[in-house]
Amino acid sequence: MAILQSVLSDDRALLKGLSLIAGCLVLIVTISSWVHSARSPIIGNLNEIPPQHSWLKFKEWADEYGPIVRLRLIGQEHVVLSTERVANDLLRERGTQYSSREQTVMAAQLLSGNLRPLLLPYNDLWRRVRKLMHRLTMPSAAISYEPAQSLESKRTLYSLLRDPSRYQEIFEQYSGGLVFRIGYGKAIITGNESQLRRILEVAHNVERIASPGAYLVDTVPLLNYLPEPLAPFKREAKRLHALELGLFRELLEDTRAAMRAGTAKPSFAQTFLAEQEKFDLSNDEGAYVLGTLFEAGSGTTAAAMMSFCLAMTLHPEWQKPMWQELDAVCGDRIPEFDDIPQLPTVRAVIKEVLRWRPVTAGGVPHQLTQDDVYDGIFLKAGTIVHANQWAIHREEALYPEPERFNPARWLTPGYPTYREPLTKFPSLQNYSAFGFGRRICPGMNIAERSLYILTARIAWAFEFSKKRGPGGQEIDVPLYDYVSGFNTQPKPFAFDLKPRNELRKTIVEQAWKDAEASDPLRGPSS
Ligand code: HEM
Repeated sequence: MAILQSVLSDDRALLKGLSLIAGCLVLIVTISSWVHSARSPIIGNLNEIPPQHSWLKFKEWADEYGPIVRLRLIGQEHVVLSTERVANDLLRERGTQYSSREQTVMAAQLLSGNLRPLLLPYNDLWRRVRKLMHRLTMPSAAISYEPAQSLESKRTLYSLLRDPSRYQEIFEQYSGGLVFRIGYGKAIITGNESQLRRILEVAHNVERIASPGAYLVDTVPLLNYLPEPLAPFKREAKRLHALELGLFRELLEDTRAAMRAGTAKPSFAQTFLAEQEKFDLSNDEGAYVLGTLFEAGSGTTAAAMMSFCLAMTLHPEWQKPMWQELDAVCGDRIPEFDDIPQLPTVRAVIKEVLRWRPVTAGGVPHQLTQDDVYDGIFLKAGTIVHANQWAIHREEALYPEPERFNPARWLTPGYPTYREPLTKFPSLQNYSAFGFGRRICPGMNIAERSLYILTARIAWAFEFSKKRGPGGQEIDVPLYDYVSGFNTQPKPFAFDLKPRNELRKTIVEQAWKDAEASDPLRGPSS
């Protein structure tokens, strides 16, 4: 997900595009671009923003100029927030003003037909949509998905046992397969199922189209008035909108047909259809909610698990405390959801992974809908507001030695982030890694369970170590070599993953065999 997170990163490409038609744009675009802190004079310009991982530069500016940095890029005001306090003061406490999204022509309007919940403005439709999302993801609903998470995590362990070098694909199947299962009541067995392939393509399209600078019309909305024959982007958007709407409808109609036949399995889609009137949503509005839950929920969880592998490869010393905890609580049986309250070290490790390598590092931008003044700073309606998680998670006062991967900060009294009781804390509830205020990730309750159970089971079953080269020397793993897409995940890296002992290996094999045999969705799937 996080499809808007690197909103500023492609501005150079965008400027190149602009230069092609500079003559007419002079009238439309504010060429001046400036960056300044709340009260300081101009300190930089567009060329200083790196084309990738812009959050690193914004963190430097925050260190120099403070937690609120304003920019004007191609005539658009942006503000970058770099502490949890200011992010909460604005995005949460002033939620009525700070909860919209920028209405980009290509992604929000043409591709999504103003229906994609992640991109909706703060309006009545978004409120109704959020109500449905809450119904599907609130804690009491999230608990009911635990059997699916348990099954899919057993499949993941088994796949890792067989070929850990496929870890990226395996984690993608875990998170995608899980959301497909609970979203549509369908199992993903091979990963090549046609509807899965198509929904992944839809997710890929939205990421590409929402990328800043991908379409000139998003910088020059007047181009949207061109007739279709002169505007190839309109034809493309029309085709892709039809494609995604067709798929989302088909998935919903499959569930409706199964309900009529009495064969429907519990799923988001089934709940929506059974209670549709309560939510006052049309079929298409509901179909887009389900589609967005898939888009937003699949890549994010996988990215977090890849960063977990990186953390364990670079900091294998954190395995021993997890092993001690897991062996004391579970012994030689596979960890279950009921064990989670007794596993604070496991929870601390995954929480620290999300702090150290946040999935949506630059934040998912909100848009301010009314003029505002904060701490003496005037913020204009329309400003795009970025809660820069990379900087927020590195605030020295809250996270001493922020660059250090240190789960102890959640477990040991004396650290500012320590909280008791350890049966409850650390927890991922309302964690800044999931965003802020009214747009906070609605999938948080599901994501936290997916992450806890898989982390616990992997740590219980396996040992990570650095891979060795032909001469026996350890292969170096870079500290930060991440893809530049919307979800920040580490580029492929080498590590070894071995079962901790023969018994655990056998238990993993047997656990998957049993889970597969008792899978309620066994049978052909589309
Ligand atoms: C590690 C896993 C995840 C992370 C780190 C994550 C993070 C985020 C963040 C940062 C936002 C934006 C919040 C904001 O605007 O302030 C968001 C929004 C969203 N997330 Fe997640 N997410 C995760 C998993 C999930 C899952 C599993 C689902 C669904 C089952 C989901 C569904 C959504 C949706 C629908 C939105 C859009 C909400 C809106 O715009 O109103 N996410 N997520």
